[in-house]
Amino acid sequence: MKKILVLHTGGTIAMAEDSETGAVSTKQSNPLLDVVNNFEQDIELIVEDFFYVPSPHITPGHMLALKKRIQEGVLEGIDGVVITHGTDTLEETAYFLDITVGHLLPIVVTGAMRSSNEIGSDGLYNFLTAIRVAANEESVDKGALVVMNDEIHTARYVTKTHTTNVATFRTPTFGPIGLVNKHIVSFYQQLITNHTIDVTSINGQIPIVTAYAGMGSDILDLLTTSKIDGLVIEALGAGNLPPQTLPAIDNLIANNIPVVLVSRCFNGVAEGVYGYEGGGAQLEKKGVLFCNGLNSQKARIKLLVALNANLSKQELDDFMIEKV
Ligand SMILES: NC(=O)C[C@H](N)C(=O)O
Repeated sequence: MKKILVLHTGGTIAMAEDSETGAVSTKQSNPLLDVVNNFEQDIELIVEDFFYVPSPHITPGHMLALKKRIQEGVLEGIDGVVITHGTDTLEETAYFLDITVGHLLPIVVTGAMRSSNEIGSDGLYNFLTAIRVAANEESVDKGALVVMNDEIHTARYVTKTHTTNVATFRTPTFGPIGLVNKHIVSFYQQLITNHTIDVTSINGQIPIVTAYAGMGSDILDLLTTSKIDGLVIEALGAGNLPPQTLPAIDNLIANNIPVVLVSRCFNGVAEGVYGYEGGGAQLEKKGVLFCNGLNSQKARIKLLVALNANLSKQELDDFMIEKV
């Protein structure tokens, strides 16, 4: 009998809509807790109401606490983990767990787009399918997974793409890694294993800036003078920046502040293609780190982990640019 640790953290999946005002918020207690007792499969559930917060309130500190609980769970002999979470920052928590403990056992993160008492609420169904995936033999060694709306996505590449639609979680460029069917869980893609790095702290100021036509160095200068530990830039196209930003980029790198670059495009990966001023090839030569295939919010989590792992400069650079 598989033993699955369920950690509820809050989010719409654990919220209810007020019949008078229509506002969706947390209730006195998590509605998912009642459900668990009626779940009659061959799976033992250990259920904990770990946090009870909407996901815009989630911080890297919450993620670190989840990671520690999972590591304790491994020592207690659990076979898998299901985390219920608000969808707004779900991908960040899932990715943090992926790069810190994703190799230990199946970790499945799920949520809902409709609250527990709305018609067509997707929470209970997503929760039950997440449990099935976490208990499935084939889910081992896939890193952290996100299960929503009958699809299985890798934490590494999944992203929230729609404000309200239940099919909001998508994996641009690569597609889902598997599907949950009526009776079987099937994986259709192989995941290249990535490095995991464990951390005991998760501190640091790493803003994300999106590049735009006509961008100057003013905004980047402001960031340099305020104390930041790293910067993630969502660059243009394949990984290019307006030339006026270059003095600020040089300044950041000269001050040993890692500058990580991803693309603001929804599909594809950023790479050093163009040799013109501000082009990716030039940025790469300057030491800008091209974070292959991740979106900006996950590149930020990755850099945060790297900075808290006391890596050498070379190790940090290699970790950030690894081709996965
Ligand atoms: N669907 C949701 O869960 C969204 C909610 N605002 C949250 O992230 O907590």
